[in-house]
Amino acid sequence: MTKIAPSILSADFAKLGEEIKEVEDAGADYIHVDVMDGHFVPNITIGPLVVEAIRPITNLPLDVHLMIKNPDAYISAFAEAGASIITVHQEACLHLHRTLQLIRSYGVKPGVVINPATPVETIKPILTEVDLILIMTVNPGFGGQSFIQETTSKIKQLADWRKEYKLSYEIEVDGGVNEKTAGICTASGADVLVAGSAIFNKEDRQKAIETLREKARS
Ligand SMILES: O=C(CO)[C@@H](O)[C@H](O)COP(=O)(O)O
Ligand SMILES: [Fe+2]
Repeated sequence: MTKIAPSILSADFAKLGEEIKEVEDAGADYIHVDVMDGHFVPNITIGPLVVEAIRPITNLPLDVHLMIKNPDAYISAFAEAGASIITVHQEACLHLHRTLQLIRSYGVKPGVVINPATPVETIKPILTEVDLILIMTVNPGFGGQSFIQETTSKIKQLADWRKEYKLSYEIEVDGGVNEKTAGICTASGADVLVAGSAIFNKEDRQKAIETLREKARS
C-alpha cells in the first residue's frame, strides 16, 4: 500500500503537537519534516530543536528533508534529535557517498533528494547507499506549489533500476501531490507520497489521507 507522509510545513505551528497526533491517528505512515536554511532554498523553517520536541509526540518515523547547504555539519544534530530518515540534496553535497555513510553511521536511514532540473543519472552511482530516494516534483522552498509533470519519468527510471539491480530503496515524491496528481506518481512507481497542503489545508485530515490513498490505487 502506498505510504503517506504529511509534510508539517503546512501544519499550524502554534499547535504542532496536536496536528501531528491528528495525522498519525488518521493513518499517516511518516511525518515529513522540511528543514530550510535560507541559503539552499529561499525560506527558513525549523531545526533540530523542533525535531527533538516532536520525537516523543508520535510513534511514526520522522522523515527529515534537509534543504540546507553543507548538510554534513548538521547530520549529528538531527540524528541525535531523533530523525528516523535523513534525506540530503544531491545538489548540496560535494561528497555524496561520504554524507550518506555519515547518516548511516548514526543508525539513521539515509536518503537522497534531487530537484526537478537535476537528471536522475546523477544519483545512479549511489543507489546502493540509500534506503530512500526523494524526487522533488516542485522546486524546493515552499508548500502549495504546482506539480511539475516532467519529473515523473525519473520515478519510472528509479523503479526500473531498482528491479534491474535488485535493490530495495523506497521512492518518495514531494511537491504538489494532491488528489489530481497522486495517481500519476504511483502509476510511475512511487511508494511514498509527501503531501502538505493537500492534507493540512483540509478540515478532515482522515478523509484527505484516505482520498490520496484511493487516488494512488486508481
Ligand atoms: O519540501 C517541500 C517543499 O520544499 C515539501 O515537503 C512541501 O512541504 C510540500 O508541500 P505541498 O506541495 O504538498 O503543499
Ligand atoms: Fe519536503
